[in-house]
Amino acid sequence: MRIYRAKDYYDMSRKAANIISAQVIMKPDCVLGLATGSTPVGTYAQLVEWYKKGDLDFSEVKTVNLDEYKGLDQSNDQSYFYFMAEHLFDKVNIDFQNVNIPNGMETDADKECARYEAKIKALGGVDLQLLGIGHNGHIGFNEPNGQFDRTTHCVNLTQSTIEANKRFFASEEDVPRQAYTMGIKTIMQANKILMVASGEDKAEIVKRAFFGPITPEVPASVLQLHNDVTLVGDEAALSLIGSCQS
Ligand SMILES: O=P(O)(O)OC[C@H]1O[C@](O)(CO)[C@@H](O)[C@@H]1O
Repeated sequence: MRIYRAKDYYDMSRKAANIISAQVIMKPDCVLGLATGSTPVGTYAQLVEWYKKGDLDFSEVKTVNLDEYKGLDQSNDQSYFYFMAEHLFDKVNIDFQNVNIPNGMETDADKECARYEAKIKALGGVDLQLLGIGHNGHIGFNEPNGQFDRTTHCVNLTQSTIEANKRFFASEEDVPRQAYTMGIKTIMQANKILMVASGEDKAEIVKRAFFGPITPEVPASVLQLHNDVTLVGDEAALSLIGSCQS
């Protein structure tokens, strides 16, 4: 595992964007696994900036997102499709045919999860998977005490995730209760993993995830078993971790 200590959120975003850029430059038709949440927003902004300068080309890049709320359609401004369009897809030359996000409007969960998993396989798997981390250690929507061997599936969101995400909705009642998410097994099959973490409120969970026991209680702790993980965190998020590479 590599840990890159960034000075602040901006520096974290630039370092993470550099790693993604390197992937796109080395393999222009790579499969990028993308994440939502507030943490990667700066990373996407940096990628957009470099694209606008002519330094990056997304025309052949394929993307697969980690998750999507069940019940929200793409035009809903809280859907993860909408988020990705707003922060990245609408601002770069990506071909929307190459964009993959679980279909939140598919009511048949088994069908949608099988379709999504088959799509990832058909693309040849994920070259680089970007991840954020929830306060309870979730990655994607893989909440604590789930199984490490799950592929894409439908989850009931925990109260803590509903709480954390209600800031984006008019009221807590509006937060969807279910989501489709890549499973831990799907995530672990990515060739490379890049996690971004920012803020003091993530320090404890980052320490537990990367230096605590590997346990379903902290889903992100499974990443200790992956052979190519890079954690890019700002000073605050890494404040409980001692000596780190930079
Ligand atoms: O980056 P944030 O906003 O702290 O979110 C952390 C995690 O929580 C989620 O937003 C889901 O609740 C994930 O998508 C994300 O990885």
